[in-house]
Amino acid sequence: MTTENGFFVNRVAVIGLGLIGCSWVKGLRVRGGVGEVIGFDRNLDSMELACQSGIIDRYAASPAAAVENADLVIVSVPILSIRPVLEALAPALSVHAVITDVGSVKGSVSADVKAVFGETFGRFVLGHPIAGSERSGVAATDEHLYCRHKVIITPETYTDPQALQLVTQAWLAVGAEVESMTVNHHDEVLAATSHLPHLLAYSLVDTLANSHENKEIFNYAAGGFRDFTRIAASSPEMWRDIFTANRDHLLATLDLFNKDLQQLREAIVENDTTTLMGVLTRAKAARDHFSNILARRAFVEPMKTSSLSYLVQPAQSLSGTFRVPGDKSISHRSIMLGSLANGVTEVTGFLEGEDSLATLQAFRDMGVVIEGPHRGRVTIHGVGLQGLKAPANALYVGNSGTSIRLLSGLLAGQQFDVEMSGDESLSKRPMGRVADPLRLMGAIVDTEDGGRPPLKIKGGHALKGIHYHLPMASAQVKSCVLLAGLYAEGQTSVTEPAPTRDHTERMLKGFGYDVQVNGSTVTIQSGGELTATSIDVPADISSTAFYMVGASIASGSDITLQHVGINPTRIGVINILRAMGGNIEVMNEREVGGEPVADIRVRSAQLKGIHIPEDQVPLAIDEFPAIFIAAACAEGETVLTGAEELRVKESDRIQSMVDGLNVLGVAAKGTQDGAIIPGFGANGCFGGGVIESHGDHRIAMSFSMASLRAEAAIIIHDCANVATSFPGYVELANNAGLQLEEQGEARGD
Ligand SMILES: O=C(O)C1=C[C@@H](OP(=O)(O)O)[C@@H](O)[C@H](O)C1
Ligand SMILES: C=C(OP(=O)(O)O)C(=O)O
Repeated sequence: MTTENGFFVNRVAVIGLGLIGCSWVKGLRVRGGVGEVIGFDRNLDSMELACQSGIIDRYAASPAAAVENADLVIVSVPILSIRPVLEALAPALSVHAVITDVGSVKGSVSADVKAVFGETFGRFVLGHPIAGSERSGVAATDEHLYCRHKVIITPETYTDPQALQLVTQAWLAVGAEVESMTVNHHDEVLAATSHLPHLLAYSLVDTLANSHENKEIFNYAAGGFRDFTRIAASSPEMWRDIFTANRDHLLATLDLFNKDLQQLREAIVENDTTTLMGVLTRAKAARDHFSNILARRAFVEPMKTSSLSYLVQPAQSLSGTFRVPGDKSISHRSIMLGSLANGVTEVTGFLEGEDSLATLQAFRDMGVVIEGPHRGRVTIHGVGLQGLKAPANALYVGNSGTSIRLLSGLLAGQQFDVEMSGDESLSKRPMGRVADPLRLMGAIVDTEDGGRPPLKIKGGHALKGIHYHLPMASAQVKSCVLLAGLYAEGQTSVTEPAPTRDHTERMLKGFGYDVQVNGSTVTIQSGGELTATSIDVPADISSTAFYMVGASIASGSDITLQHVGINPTRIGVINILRAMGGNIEVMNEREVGGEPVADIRVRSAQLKGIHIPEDQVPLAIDEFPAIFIAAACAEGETVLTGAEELRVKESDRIQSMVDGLNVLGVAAKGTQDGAIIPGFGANGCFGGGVIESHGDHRIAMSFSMASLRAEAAIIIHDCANVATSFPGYVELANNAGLQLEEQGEARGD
């Protein structure tokens, strides 16, 4: 008999019959992975109980007697007892026996092994299962303890590969996930993630228990005390040993903690609520962000990012009055400019999507205190143009092209080095377009091959103003250069080949910064300051595009989209749908914080194919996936040209849309800079089928709208990234009339 992974070992000796060792051998036994288990513990009761409970077959009178003829020896005793145990069992160890331990500190065990067995003993494999519990002893034995838990193995250069293999397999056999790292790295990481928290928990309980009436603490201790101090119920001997054995690493992390705690104390003394909020909001964000990862450290979850699909059944029509989430472009810029301003900026309507949250986190990482978001409300305590601090780590901006490109401009002007990285999709997108002008300004910017992220920007290099002719119509590149211009000597100007969204220019002005716009050229001069302001972010016209198309193609539809930003550089989708015969009414036009806003009513209409005017392309650049769906439902052919930029978005949007339309029975063809889409007209419809969104939010949402004209179900794969720009999409879409069901797991569930 062997375990599922084909593991079998004839005889195992387990020295120390506690939770950890017993659970491992019991796990092996119940899975058929071991012939005989011999145990030893200095406590006779434990040995008898282990025998009675079928954890071991028999027990021995000494460690030496236990390990005789054993193939695998598991040493599971408190860290400081390891050396005497090794000394006791060494003479009886057979020449082929492999020996391993389960201690929480590896440096001290490594030294013990050297002292007892010599400098390069290869048959000892250092291991550490991350699966403790404050319960201990034989009675707590659990054969499932290690299922989907991590075990860290810290092999030495001279560790025998076969010994390593045996121990690894023995862990895999009980369902563990095995990871490998160096002894030193292990001890450093564990000092921070486990040893320090235990030390603090013990210390807090001790302090409080000594300074107050015991009774009072335990009567009134609320959840916080209970949660924080749960781990102080662990075994004192074990933790005494761990703290002693990992002394140096523990002291280093304790000193760091002490320093930060002192600063927090200072903030309380000084009534410095901004610093307090800084610590609290940063910590909360980090805890929220990492809670899944933290959970996954111990419980290895299957990867979730690409496992979310949409199953969309044919639906009839869209109706209702609603407001889609806040504008993504404005949300990004509100954080950036608010952070660089002097004073406190209040934002409402902020998009709580992953892209704009990535920007928010990046500024928190650079020391800006940002409260929220809470129901779209964000308070930014600006630090001024020179007030950013070096982040401790690389900035991670996920899926967001806008974050990395705009940030690269303003980071080129800082005194510190920064690295920015993103997810798989962002890592394929071109950054040469921002690196090139920044280098002309004197910045030192490194990219990966082909100008891809990560981007590394060197600080402390004086920038000089340039005049830049954009080689492509891109608001991100324009904004990058203008933001670098805030820090460049003299004047910086950008001339664009066609109008693109002008939120950066408008918002800089809103923050009191002088920006000159002259035809297609924007000019900025360094030396000014940004002054905090209030920002009301309108609903994102790019997110309304799916609904505008859905309502246009589905007969009987009538929807009103509220408070939509209708900046003239963003309304290409309205112009194009109208040119195709769409019934779109723009109502209640008003201006909110420098941006035009309106309510938009859309009713169904029979669309007709057109050649989309090229001047509309940059004004509808994110809306083409939705427009492709409209084109397929039109009477006649739609031709798109001049849109090669679509090939370098979150996916190659021309290819993704053409492939998907082909699956649904529409013979669309891609061209180098656009597509030709035959429309099926009034009497036609989409077939059903399985669509690959390639992790691109706009592809996923666009194909969900195709269900309004489909004769069978559409399945769309890889939809988790809808959360980057449109949190709550599914609920809103279903309320409006779609029949969309999520399948699989969303990120963060
Ligand atoms: O500046 C911005 O906020 C954006 C500009 C556009 O990108 P390009 O500048 O690459 O066209 C757009 O696609 C993106 O969603 C947001
Ligand atoms: C292209 C987009 O965004 P970004 O470039 O910020 O990733 C988009 O949202 O469609």
